[in-house]
Amino acid sequence: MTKTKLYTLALIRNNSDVLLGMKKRGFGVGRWNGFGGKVHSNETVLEAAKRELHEESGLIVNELQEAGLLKFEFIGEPEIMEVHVFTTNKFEGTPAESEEMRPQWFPISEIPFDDMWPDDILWFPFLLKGQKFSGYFKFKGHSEILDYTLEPEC
Ligand SMILES: CCc1c(NC)nc(N)nc1N1CCCCC1
Repeated sequence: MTKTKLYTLALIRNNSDVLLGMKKRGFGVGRWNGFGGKVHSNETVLEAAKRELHEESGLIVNELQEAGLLKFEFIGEPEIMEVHVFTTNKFEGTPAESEEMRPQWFPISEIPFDDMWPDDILWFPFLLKGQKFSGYFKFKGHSEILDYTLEPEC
């Protein structure tokens, strides 16, 4: 029986910019991504999303909008990663570098997909249009998508 593990991912918008962080260590090191991580057993997914965003970027958010749901299988690994994706353009504070992440604002037209997880270029258009999405990606290693499904969810 495959085990599912819950994660969060928050993408912060500011007019035509999106905030990404360069992962400085650990899983996904060297790639730009939104802010997120594991959901602890004593918190909701939403609480985890706010906590991870603050830990990794210094930003405080009161509300996050559900943007989508992504599930990831990595060949040879028993765990399915279930990533709850959030977005908002309402935040307090200025992005600050953490031990995990170096934040940087990117114009929507200059999102560095070549230096992000390979699934991102596929679901970002839904996020940017405010269209909720649901996807499943089967990875071989950390850079090859063997197959995937991705659809808008109302
Ligand atoms: C590894 C799963 C993943 C992924 N695809 C593979 N793509 C993006 N953008 N983020 C991911 N997470 C976000 C939550 C924290 C772990 C990394």
